[in-house]
Amino acid sequence: MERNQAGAEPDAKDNILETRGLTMEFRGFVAVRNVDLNVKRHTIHALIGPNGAGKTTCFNLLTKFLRPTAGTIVFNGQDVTRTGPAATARLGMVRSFQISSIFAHLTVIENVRVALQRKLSTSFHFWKPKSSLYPLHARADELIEWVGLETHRDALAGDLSYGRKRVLELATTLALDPELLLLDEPMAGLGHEDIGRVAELVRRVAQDRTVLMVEHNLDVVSDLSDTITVLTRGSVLAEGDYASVSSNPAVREAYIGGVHA
Ligand SMILES: Nc1ncnc2c1ncn2[C@@H]1O[C@H](COP(=O)(O)OP(=O)(O)OP(=O)(O)O)[C@@H](O)[C@H]1O
Repeated sequence: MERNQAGAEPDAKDNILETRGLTMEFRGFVAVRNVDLNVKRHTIHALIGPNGAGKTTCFNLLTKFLRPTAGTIVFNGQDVTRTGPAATARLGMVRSFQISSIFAHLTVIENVRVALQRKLSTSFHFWKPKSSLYPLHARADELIEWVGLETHRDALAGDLSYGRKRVLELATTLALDPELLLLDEPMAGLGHEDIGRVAELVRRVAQDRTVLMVEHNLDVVSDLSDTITVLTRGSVLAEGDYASVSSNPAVREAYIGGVHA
C-alpha cells in the first residue's frame, strides 16, 4: 500500500480523490450539481444529507455506475472520469456493500479465496501452477482472522448472521487490496452490536487505506469520520469535521422536518 509518495507533500494537498464540478442531470432534473470533493488519503470521509440530497447519485458517479453530465473525477492524480467500473476497481478504488458479493453456497474461506483469485486473475497469474495458489490460501486465512471470522471459517456464507455477512463482504472487498474503499451505507440493516463491530473494522481499514462512505447513521458518522461533506439538493452545503458541520445553522436547517440521513 502506498502511503505518501516520496517527494509529494504529505499535507492537505494529498488528496486520493478529487472531483471538480461533478454534475448529473436526469432529463432536466439536476440530481448532483457542481460538486467539488477532496478526499484526503488515509482518512474516513462521509457523505451525508437529507433524503433525496444526491448522495447515492454522487456515489454511483464515483464508482462509475453512472457517467456524469459534466465534471471530472481524479483518483491518485489520474483522470478516471471516463474509466469503467472494473478498470477503476483495478486502479484501487473499490466499492463494497452495494451488490452482495457473497456466494451463499460457499464457505467463508472459499468466498475470500474466490475474491483473491479474482484479484490474481486480473493480474494475469491464472495460468500459473496450482501450487502458486498456496500463498493465496495463507492470505485468505489472514484476512478471515483480520476481520474476526476465524471461528466461522468453514461455515456456509448463507448461514451467517446478517452482521457477519457484512463483515465477510468487507473481507472479500479487502481481498482486492483497495487503496480507496467506497462504502454504501455500511451500517444499513445492522443491529446495535453489529454496528459497533463493523464500525471498528472500518476504523481499522482506514489505518492504511482511505474510506469514503455514504452513511445514514449520524452516530457512526460522528464517531468515525475525519471529514464530512453535507449535500442538499445535489449541492455541497457544508464540509468539515463533525463538530463544525453539526453546529452549522444551514445544516441544521436542512435536516429539520426530514427523516435525516
Ligand atoms: N435515474 C434517475 N432518474 C431521475 N431522477 C433520479 C434518478 N436517480 C436519482 N434521481 C433523483 O435525484 C435525486 C437524488 O437522489 P439520490 O438517490 O441520489 O439521493 P440520496 O441523497 O441518496 O437520497 P436517500 O437518502 O433517500 O437515498 C432525487 O430527487 C431522485 O429522485
